[in-house]
Amino acid sequence: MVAICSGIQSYYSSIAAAADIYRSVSSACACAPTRGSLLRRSISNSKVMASDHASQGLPSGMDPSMLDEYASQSKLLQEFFKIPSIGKAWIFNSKNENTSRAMVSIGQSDLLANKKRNFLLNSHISKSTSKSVSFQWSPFPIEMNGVSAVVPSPSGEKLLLVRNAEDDSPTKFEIWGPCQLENEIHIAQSIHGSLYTDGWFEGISWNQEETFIAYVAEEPPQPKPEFNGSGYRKEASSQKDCKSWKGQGDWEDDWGETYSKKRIPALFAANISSGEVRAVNGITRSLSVGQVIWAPSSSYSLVFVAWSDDNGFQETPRKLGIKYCYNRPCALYAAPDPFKEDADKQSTDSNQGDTTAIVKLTAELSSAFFPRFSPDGKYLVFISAKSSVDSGAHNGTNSMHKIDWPADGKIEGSFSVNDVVPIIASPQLGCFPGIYCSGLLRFPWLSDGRTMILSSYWGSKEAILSVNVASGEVLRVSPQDSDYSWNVLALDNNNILAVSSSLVTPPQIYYGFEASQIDKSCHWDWQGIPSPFPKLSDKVSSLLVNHKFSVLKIPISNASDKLPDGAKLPFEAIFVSCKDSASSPTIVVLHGGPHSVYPSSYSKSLAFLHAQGYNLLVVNYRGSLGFGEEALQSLPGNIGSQDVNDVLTALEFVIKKGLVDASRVAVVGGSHGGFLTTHLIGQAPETFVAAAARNPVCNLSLMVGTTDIPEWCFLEIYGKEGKSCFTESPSADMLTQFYQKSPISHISKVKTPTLFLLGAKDLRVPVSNGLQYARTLKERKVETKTIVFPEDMHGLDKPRSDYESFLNIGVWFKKYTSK
Ligand SMILES: CC(=O)N[C@@H](C)C(=O)N[C@@H](C)C(=O)O
Repeated sequence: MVAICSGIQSYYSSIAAAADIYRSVSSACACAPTRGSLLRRSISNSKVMASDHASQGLPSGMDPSMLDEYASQSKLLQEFFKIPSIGKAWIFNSKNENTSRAMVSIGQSDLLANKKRNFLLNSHISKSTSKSVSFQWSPFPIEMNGVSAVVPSPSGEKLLLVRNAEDDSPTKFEIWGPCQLENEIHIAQSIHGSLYTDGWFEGISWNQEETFIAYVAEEPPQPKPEFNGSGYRKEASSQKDCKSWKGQGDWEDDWGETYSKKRIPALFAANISSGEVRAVNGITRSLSVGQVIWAPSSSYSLVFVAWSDDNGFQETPRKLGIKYCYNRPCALYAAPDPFKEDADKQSTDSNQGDTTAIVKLTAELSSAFFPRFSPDGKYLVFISAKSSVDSGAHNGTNSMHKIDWPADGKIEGSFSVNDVVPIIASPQLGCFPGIYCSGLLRFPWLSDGRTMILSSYWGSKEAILSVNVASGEVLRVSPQDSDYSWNVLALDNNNILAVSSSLVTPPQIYYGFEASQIDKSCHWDWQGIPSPFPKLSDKVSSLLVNHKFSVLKIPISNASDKLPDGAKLPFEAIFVSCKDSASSPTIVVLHGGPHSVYPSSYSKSLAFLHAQGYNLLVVNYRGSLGFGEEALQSLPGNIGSQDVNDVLTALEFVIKKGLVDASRVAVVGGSHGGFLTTHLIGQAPETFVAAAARNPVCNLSLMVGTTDIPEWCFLEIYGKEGKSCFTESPSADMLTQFYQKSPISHISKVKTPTLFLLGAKDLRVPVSNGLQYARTLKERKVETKTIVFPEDMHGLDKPRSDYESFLNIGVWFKKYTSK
């Protein structure tokens, strides 16, 4: 034992010695060896310690010098993982207008089960005439164990619980009444597989009469070639026959990241009382469907979104990744309800391959999704990402449109589409920046039947908007003077149930009473609702209490005249500062996409890092959502330069204001945020003392041949031309350009200790990208630590992986930002 200890001693002493030398030298002259190189020399000895790790039973790679830090941080992080998150909510009116009932879905990470557990919490709402409201929460939540989807009926008198099977057993529908199970439907896998609950293809919708449910589920398993002792069996059998086996058959494209194990999304309807299930006919397998709703009485009672297989840049018949990708062409279609008599007659036609059964409603638009009928059925309103499809950028500024729905329900083909809210190119400062919508309520309408309430990004914040689909007027409903983010949860007639939070302040539920103003415009008085959740532990509260939080406007440094006005507007950075920020270490946090945004809403992982005593500088560089289309489109073709400079400009902004200690800055980012992180430690090697990257894009010439979105490399490197020059096999010149614009082209200058967090099942930025970069750093004796999560995909969002990722980020940054 002693020997080992002395080894440890000498190890620590060499560290300490090195550090003392460092401290003394660095202050002397600039040419002194950097802190890193001194430490590296000493730490590289750590390899010899590996055997000691094992002998001390320490996990491989565990740095003994940070053991206590690891232990204390792991304990604190558990506190943050216990804080539940608010999911969806529904409000059911009751006969007495002063009362209503609410149902809220709650999520909580379960590290032991490595899954997110979902609960339902109910509340009775009583509203007094004096515009005050009280919520009587039910004493305990009900766990939705094994429940994949919760879908109340429009009247709130029925509740559908969907139980997807994890094996070959049937999918189950439970239809609950107010106090008993009214019906249970078991659907065999030969009819269809699991219902989609991914928030994109997902669609489960009651008809108005609450007698049928239309939904999107995996198509039934497709026939595979079957063989037995005498070879190929011409007539395949559904019966299990122990003497035969199934082959693979032809390989088929899939929708990439997170969808590789899913079968094609198809449309079905179920009769609630008989339990009969029918497929909606006339939809070929080249169309993947989603987001189905019921149309007001018409021969075509189902409206849904569909994406065709040939959605490549050249409309080549090839599925590309669709997760986080709004640039996939899609349209609204209508189809007859398969239970309607005449539908049967028609379907026989369709079996002869005639697809007249379904009608494309939005042929003139390249993108249409989130369809919603106005309460009187006169309008079919929907969101479009045509800016994204037409430009090729994977996300962009949305627009809103409407179709006048024929009163007689007669559908004779595509409709003329009217604009409701256009794409905003360059917003006036502080004015409406356009719609950036990631979802709509099932019933988003105020009682005037013309005003829709939705959540959308407004700069670095999420805001609640009202959109009058008749006039196109857009108003910000959530408080204007707040940098907090606001999200609509549900509507209670014209009152709004919402949730508000900041990056490090957990969500708080609010109830907004509609109050008409003199100028007839609506505004809402917001009342905080006592949270049903347990208070933050004193320890967590004490660590978060002194924070300051503001959204900084960062002016563009020496903007080129060629830039459109919208791209010259200041971009934003969210700054969360500790009590004495100038003497605290700072973490620069970078979102991916790049056409995404890091909003000011609560993030348990960033709250954990801030609680560790770090300032946070979350940079929403140009290209982010929420700032108008011109700013967004200024990035494609300039990645690795404009975005990198925006981050350095934001950091310089807070350094010049004396808000941060420039010698203790770390940087973290995932995917394109990892692209920026590894570019920054290469292009600005003196600026960052530590870095962490989640599935980073480090080498586009490697990514283009391995990712499910190869066109992303073309679009972000070449800009709009990327759409026309995309090819499955880029030329050597193209690969060279991809390499030169990649972080790996600057790797020779990197000396920042870097932590890599990689998902082995990542189809978006396959693990080879980050591993190549990490191995090269190791080869160059730069301090690295790499954790590969074998079961994780691009998002690393399994609870244990998320936990271990941020625990290691916390310890890694503590090690290298400590004075
Ligand atoms: C469109 C897309 O997935 N781009 C990746 C390179 C990326 O950065 N993805 C984001 C959403 C991420 O954070 O993973």
